[in-house]
Amino acid sequence: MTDVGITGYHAPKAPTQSVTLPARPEPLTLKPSETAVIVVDMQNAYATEGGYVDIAGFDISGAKGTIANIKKTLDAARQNGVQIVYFQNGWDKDYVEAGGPGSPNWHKSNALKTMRARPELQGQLLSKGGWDYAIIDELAPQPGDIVVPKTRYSGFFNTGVDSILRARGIRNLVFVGIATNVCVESSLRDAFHLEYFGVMLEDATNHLGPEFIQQATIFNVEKFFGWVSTVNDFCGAISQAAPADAAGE
Ligand SMILES: NC(=O)N/C=C\C(=O)O
Repeated sequence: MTDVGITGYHAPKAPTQSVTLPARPEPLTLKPSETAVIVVDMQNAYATEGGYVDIAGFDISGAKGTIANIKKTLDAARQNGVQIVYFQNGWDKDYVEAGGPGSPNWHKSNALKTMRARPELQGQLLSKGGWDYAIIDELAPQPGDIVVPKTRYSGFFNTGVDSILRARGIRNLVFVGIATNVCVESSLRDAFHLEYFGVMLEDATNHLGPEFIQQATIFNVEKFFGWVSTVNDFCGAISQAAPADAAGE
C-alpha cells in the first residue's frame, strides 16, 4: 500500500460555483471544489542540476521557468482552496519496487540504466529518503496538500490516488510538472480512462527530449485526452468564483 501524507490541516473551502477556464480545444466549465492540481514529480531528480535527468544527459534548462510557473499556479490554487496533490517518483533504497530484469522498467528506466553504467551512483538516484528523490525546496508541500508516492510513470498505477480523489468528489485534474512527455502524459492518459477531465498547463510543464516532443504531447492532450491551458488563464479562472466561506457554505 502506498504511503500518502495527509496532514490534519483544514484548508480554506474551494468555491462550489462553476468557473470557465479558457482552454483548447474549447473552454472548460469546472467547479474549483471538484478540481485538483496534480504536481508531477517536481523532485531534484527532474528539476535540479546534479539530479538524475541532468546526470543522465537530458537538457533541464527549461526547468527554472517551469518551477516559477508552478509556484504561481500553486499560490493561486491554495488561495482559492483548490486541492493540491503531489506525485513523487521513486523506489525503496534496495530498488525492489523498481523491478528486476523481468520488468520492462528495469530495461527502460534511464535512472536504473545510468546507475548500472556508473556503479558509483548506485543507491543515489530516485531512492526514497535521498536528495534526488526529495521534492524541490521551492515547491515544498504545504499543510493540506496530499503527497502520493509512485513507482512507475503514471501516478494512477498501483497507487491510492483514484480513491483519494473520488472520496473528495474531484472530477477535474490540472496537471503541471516534469516531464510533459513521460509522467505528465502517462498520468493524464490514465486519468482520462478513469473518467477525469484532465487539463495540462502547457507553460507549467517541461519535456525530456527535443522541443518537438513538448508539442507532440500538447497535440495529443488537445486532440485526444483532455484540454490545454496556461498558468495565467488558470489563475484568472479560479479567482472568478466567490469563496465558499464568503458564500456561507
Ligand atoms: N517524471 C518523469 O516524467 N519521469 C521521466 C523519466 C523517468 O523517470 O525515468
